[in-house]
Amino acid sequence: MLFEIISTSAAVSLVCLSYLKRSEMDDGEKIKKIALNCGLYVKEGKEVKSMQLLRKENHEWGTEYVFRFPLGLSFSDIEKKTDNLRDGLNNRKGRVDLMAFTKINFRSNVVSQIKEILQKRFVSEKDIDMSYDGALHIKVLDREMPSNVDFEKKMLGKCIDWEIPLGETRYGFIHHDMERGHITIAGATRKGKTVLIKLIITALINNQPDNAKLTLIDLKGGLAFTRFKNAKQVEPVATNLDEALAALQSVKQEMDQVKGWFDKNGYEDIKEAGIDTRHFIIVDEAAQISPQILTGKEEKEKARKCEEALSEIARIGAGLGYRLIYCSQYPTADVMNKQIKQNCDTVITYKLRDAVASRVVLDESGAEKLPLPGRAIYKTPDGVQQVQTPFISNEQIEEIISPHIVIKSRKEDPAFEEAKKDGDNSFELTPM
Ligand SMILES: Nc1ncnc2c1ncn2[C@@H]1O[C@H](COP(=O)(O)OP(=O)(O)OP(=O)(O)O)[C@@H](O)[C@H]1O
Repeated sequence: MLFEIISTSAAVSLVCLSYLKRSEMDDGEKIKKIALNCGLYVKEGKEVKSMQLLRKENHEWGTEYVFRFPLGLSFSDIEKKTDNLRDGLNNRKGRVDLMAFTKINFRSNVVSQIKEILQKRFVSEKDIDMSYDGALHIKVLDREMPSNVDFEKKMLGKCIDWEIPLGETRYGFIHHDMERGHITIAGATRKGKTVLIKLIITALINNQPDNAKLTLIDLKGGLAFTRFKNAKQVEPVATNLDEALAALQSVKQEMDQVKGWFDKNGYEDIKEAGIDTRHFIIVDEAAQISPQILTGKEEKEKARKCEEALSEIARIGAGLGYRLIYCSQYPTADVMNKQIKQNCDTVITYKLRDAVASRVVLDESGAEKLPLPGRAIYKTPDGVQQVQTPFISNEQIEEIISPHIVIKSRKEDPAFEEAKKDGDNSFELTPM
């Protein structure tokens, strides 16, 4: 009796499964239909020629369809219809979770479980990525984006050289190579900017303890960077305009010396010079050192000098081993200095206030629609994609950086003074 129930139920499940598989229109067919409906065809006499599917490949992230399109159409004609294609692929009542059939418990009421699965259709948003190499490649990405990614220490172990863990995309987990150059990070308040900066600093300290050098500028009270200030890789943490100016001028001076040395020795860049050190200059809130935003003659002048140094770092620093990470929650044209922006190849932006801010940062709208904290748009010269960046807690940061904490030789550092009084000479001196 029990055997009969199980075998009948299993048969029912299999029939449902195969019916549902057949009844769902394949995305390749859908793309062809959408293309026809939105005018992506040419007429030759009475004949209508549209896109022709050459092949289809399944991947972990979804499916890639390769099409030939008729003479007379161009890739840019098709790119203009990206929204039609994306919306068309997502235009359905919802899919049945086919995997749920494999989880049916045959010891309880099978029919009601099947009913429940059929009722519980879910709508997962698909994205598409198109490219052309003589044939049209349309990647339909249906891997769900996670709404949260918790940082795990093993992520650092998977980074090579100057990579940092950036997070989950539709294609899988990705890293960002800090050797790519300067970065702009933007995002409205409480969307994840500071968490990402702290993740970057932690990864650099952990993975490149002998080669990373960091200048941190945080005029929002300096609290976000406090826990890093005694890490041996961290040079100053500037918390007011004067300190920011002193720090930036010191970087500029050092950079000029490096440049002079490169010129003298005929080195083209830091790689050719065989130097492993990289110096990261991180500005947490660019608006606070912007001469266009600050008022008061003296403050404006200091901010102007800060901006001058930052522009110089952005312009010539990359080849000399200097990497700027320029962040703002108010990305207006005033704050996002043109020269700095033009020299930042990489943009990472969290949700922004509106499409205007998105255009300032990304040169296109979209960041205003990002859904969650930690969800960002990642733009490099290779393309644009969404990423869910890992959330790292302060406890995790402290555990990772604690082996790198030293007592610094700052006169104002009470710990240093105490250590001196006690005759403790084990503290490490760091150049300031
Ligand atoms: N990657 C993330 N994943 C999930 N939640 C996050 C992530 N990053 C930040 N959050 C949530 O958002 C809160 C604010 O993050 P964060 O401090 O980075 O904001 P912010 O964008 O730097 O804001 P502000 O500019 O005001 O300092 C965090 O306390 C956390 O709750």
